[in-house]
Amino acid sequence: MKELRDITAKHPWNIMTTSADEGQFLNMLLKLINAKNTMEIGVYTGYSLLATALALPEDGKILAMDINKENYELGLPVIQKAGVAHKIDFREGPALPVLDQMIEDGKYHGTFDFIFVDADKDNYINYHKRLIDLVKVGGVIGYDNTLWNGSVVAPPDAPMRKYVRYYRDFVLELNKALAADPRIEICQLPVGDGITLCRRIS
Ligand SMILES: C[S@@+](CC[C@H](N)C(=O)[O-])C[C@H]1O[C@@H](n2cnc3c(N)ncnc32)[C@H](O)[C@@H]1O
Repeated sequence: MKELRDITAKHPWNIMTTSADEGQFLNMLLKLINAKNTMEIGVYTGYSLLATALALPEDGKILAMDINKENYELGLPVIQKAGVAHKIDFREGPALPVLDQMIEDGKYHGTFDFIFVDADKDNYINYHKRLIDLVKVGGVIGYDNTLWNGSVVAPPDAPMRKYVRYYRDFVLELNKALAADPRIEICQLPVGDGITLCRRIS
């Protein structure tokens, strides 16, 4: 995992990557819940993907989606060297149409043990509407960046970078929707930029 971090650190968009403590956290969580069938939305160079792949059993699976394959290919040699590439089914393109297809298909309902969402924050609500059908009862969805640089607790007129301000309302909307959703129980952790774990209960 350190080798992939070092490669990512040199990439011009390196602030997008999941933090090292989040990687360790994901790896531990997946082992604790005995996850086997998983999904990741938002791969970038594959740091959280590697953390996940290392935690799964030999026949474990990750459906991994990202609109950019080049960044995934930057980290892929490290994933191959770790001997876990066979667990990954990478799909290039926007995730929503893939999710819609899976829901229409019917056979994927309630099949995922764990789903990690770390992509376009303005679509998290749209992901949740679909993922709640795809995760199994007792399974977990993890939404990354739910503290959004701490902006979710800052007063609206506090100084913020433009992109932080832009996505802040979407993250606030998501946090409210998750807290009010009776189909899940949630736990928001101050790991990295905040992860909200949602365990499907019905
Ligand atoms: C924060 S980065 C992911 C970081 C990654 N989880 C890691 O551990 O390094 C967000 C990623 O989401 C991808 N993304 C943005 N919009 C997307 C979409 N509609 N569908 C799938 N991936 C998307 C971006 O290309 C980017 O690689």
